Amino acid sequence: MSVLVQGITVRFGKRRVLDALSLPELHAGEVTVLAGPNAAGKSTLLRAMAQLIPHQGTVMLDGADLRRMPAVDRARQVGFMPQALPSGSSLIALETVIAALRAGKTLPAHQADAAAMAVMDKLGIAALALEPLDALSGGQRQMVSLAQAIVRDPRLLLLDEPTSALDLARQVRLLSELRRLAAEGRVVVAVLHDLALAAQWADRIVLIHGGHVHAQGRPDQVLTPALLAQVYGVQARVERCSRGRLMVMIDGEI
Ligand SMILES: Nc1ncnc2c1ncn2[C@@H]1O[C@H](COP(=O)(O)OP(=O)(O)OP(=O)(O)O)[C@@H](O)[C@H]1O
Repeated sequence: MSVLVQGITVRFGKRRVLDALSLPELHAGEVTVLAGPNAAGKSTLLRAMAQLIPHQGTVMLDGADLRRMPAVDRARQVGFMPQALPSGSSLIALETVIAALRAGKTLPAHQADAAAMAVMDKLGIAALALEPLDALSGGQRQMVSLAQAIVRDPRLLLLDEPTSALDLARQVRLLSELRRLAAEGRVVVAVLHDLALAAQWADRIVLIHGGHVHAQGRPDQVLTPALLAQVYGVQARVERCSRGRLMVMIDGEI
């Protein structure tokens, strides 16, 4: 399985937010992190890849153009986890996961219930199933949002800052789950601001800056003081700890 993202241009009004942006070919088994400063265009890229906003350019999944795919097929193939779930829902958490499942599959009610419950259980949030979505904490909502994104068993998983509201243990749980989903043959792309997490969990980091790919490669190729200075305007030190892991320390702004 491979995903090819080529020439993505997005305009909001007269403003061009992404300018013919292409990614290296993404392969099953890989976790790719999109990083870069605020307003660089990371969420816009994910939303264009998920075909949620008008754009130019193509996203090909094993040679099939996502734009031309019937919506129900696309819903089966692509899982999208937004930065935040909209509030004002009157549904309980389980119902929102069932609704996400049903967007891609017609299933008898008892099977849909069981499948949604199984995903919530796997993510350690079975106890939240009957809680109103609006009554959950930010981190709990984020885990329910992950359940919604993966319940259809998509081949391409797109996640927008999936760990931003999670405590340390749940960050690890979510990122291990992403690694496992990738290892089972999926392509995983996540926006992360936390470069320590990106260094530890990503196979590849794509640094987006001003609507372009500024640099991309393995974490040790991308997380360099020079590139971090160019993209974020910070003085950074990058060192390896005794266990060989990359550590990024920010000493200040330039
Ligand atoms: N619906 C919209 N209408 C107009 N402008 C938009 C819209 N969505 C995004 N933008 C603009 O596009 C630019 C890129 O936004 P985007 O959300 O993709 O950035 P980002 O890299 O994800 O930022 P952050 O790290 O802050 O989440 C920003 O300048 C933003 O104001």
